Amino acid sequence: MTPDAAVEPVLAEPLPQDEVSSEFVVLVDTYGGSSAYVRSLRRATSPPGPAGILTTPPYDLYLARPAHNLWRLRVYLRPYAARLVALMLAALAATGAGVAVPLVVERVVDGPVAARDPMGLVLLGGFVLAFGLIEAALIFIRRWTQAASALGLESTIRDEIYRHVQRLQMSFHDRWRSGQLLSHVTSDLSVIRRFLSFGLVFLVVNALTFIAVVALLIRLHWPLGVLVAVSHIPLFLFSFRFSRAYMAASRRVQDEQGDLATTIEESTQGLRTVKAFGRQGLMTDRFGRQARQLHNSAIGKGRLLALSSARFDLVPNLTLAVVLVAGAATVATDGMTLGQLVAFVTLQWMLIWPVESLGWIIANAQEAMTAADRIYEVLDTRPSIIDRPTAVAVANDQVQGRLRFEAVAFTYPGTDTPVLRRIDLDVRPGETLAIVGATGSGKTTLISLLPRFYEATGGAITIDGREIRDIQLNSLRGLMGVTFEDPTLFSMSVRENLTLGRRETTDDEIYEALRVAQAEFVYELPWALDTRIGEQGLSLSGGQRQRLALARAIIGRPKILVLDDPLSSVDVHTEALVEDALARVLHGTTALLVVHRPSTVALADRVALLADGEITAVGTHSELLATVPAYRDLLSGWSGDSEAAHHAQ
Ligand SMILES: Nc1ncnc2c1ncn2[C@@H]1O[C@H](COP(=O)(O)OP(=O)(O)OP(=O)(O)O)[C@@H](O)[C@H]1O
Repeated sequence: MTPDAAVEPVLAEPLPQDEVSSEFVVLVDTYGGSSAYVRSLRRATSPPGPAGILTTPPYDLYLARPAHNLWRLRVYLRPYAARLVALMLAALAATGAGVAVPLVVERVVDGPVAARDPMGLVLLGGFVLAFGLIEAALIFIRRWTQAASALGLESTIRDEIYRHVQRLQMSFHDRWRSGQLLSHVTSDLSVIRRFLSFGLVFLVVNALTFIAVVALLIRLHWPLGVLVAVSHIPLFLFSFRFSRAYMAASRRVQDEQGDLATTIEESTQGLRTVKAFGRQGLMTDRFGRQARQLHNSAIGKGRLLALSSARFDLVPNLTLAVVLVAGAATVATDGMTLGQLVAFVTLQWMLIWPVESLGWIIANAQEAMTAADRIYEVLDTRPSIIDRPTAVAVANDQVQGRLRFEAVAFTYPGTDTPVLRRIDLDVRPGETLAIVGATGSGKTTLISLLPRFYEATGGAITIDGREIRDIQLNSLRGLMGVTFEDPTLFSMSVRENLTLGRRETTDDEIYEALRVAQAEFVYELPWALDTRIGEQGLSLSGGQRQRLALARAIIGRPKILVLDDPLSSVDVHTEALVEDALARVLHGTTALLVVHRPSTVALADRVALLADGEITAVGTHSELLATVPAYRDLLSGWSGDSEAAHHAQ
């Protein structure tokens, strides 16, 4: 399902313009929150949008409940609550020590300096030094505690996202692009860590510093103090406007970072295809376009920040200049002492950083809010394929292996057309059933329902009469060995790829599985089973990868085998050898076998013909050949050139 396809039903319904921002949030939720959908919605509607439908880019509407998801992250702060309180106290005490210095300076200037008393000067100088040292020690404690808590928090959330994504159903992964997920667990989390470790602390400390300093200024000389306070009001008003614009800009940049990560990942994975078709230029252009887009968005965001920083910088400095002139005049007319003026100016100096940093803190907070939104788009997706409370664990040796599909139907989430309709199949224990059908007829989808990668939307699938939904998911998947059309290997050793963490697997079992799959070549690799194979097994040939994946599926002799075209990349000679050995394995195993060539059909006891999502015939290979013209046509289409064409797809 493409993102644009997902947007169609939304566009069919006019949205009242006055509800646009809340509708936008609903749209995000409805489509799993993937930013890809948000952008395709944007592309599809702007400009020109059909009348009455969103015509403004949704990024500009990114306003509803901005801090809600950031606030929800507080649960992760709980384990660090004591440290955070200590951290805040240290930060406030450090600020208190800092604020005390100008007050001591006032005493120094009006006392020992005015009276030319050297001893008093030394004593007060000692106080200033002591306050300075205390402030430095407290700052050290704060920074140290801050870093430890924030890093701990970041790794807790990262673990949670990773675990959650592992539990989510395939349909989630169909929708979400891996680059977006990658950027969630890297850049989004760093943004949140930066906010929680610096932004939040400075927000609280700076706000309290501002209030304390303004109160002291008013106490020192109220007319000038009030002038300073009032001069900051426009800045606070401006900060609200800035924060709205900055939030939309930062969400756009974060999404585009995810898109770029996806492009890099896809082009690295598909490097062979890109090179084979000589499409490096195309991919470079695509990357360049996205990188430029990200660059422009980031520059736009930077410009917003620069503009706001300039204003936040200008106002305190202008006010300082006014205070210096007005203060000097007041001292001249004995309205205040010289010590008071020095203390006033020093205190006011202390306001520059809190005000100046306000723009940066707001920016940081906005980025953290949008990052939290993106993180909750993943965390809020509930796993839909889960154990029923009554589900039981079933061991391999308790299972006979009778498989039944009873009126099974399936429609992919987010689509309207059923891919499978009224599927009735009965596979006896130990029997091998081949699923045969034209490309796109639903074969892979059909076998994906058995390990519950997707949930059947109608009917029931049973193993030995027990519905698969009544078997605990781990135990269900433990009953079966599965291979996919595209064999996935990980950048681990051959042994780890074969056992995938199952400690009980013995070397003999591994040898046996490798022998059946005709994958003994691994013993000739430099470190045999301990040889680390490159990312996705790219250091191996397609046929070698496929044979390893087959060996992985049959290791430990599962009761049920689900094999999706297990020999498509294997040469004819090896295919015959694998088939011979596989025939012996299949003898005692119930198997569903998707096949694409006549020779593999011979492995099956019976064949089910799938056409447009429906089983149109079931029987032995020779029965179907004799009685079903569509089967004959399909098989004859597979031989010769057309077969080669099929595999080249
Ligand atoms: N994740 C998905 N979301 C939506 N539709 C899908 C998805 N995967 C497959 N489809 C659609 O379901 C239909 C059946 O696909 P499936 O992969 O099961 O066919 P197949 O018979 O295995 O094809 P092939 O022989 O080419 O592997 C196709 O029309 C395909 O476009």
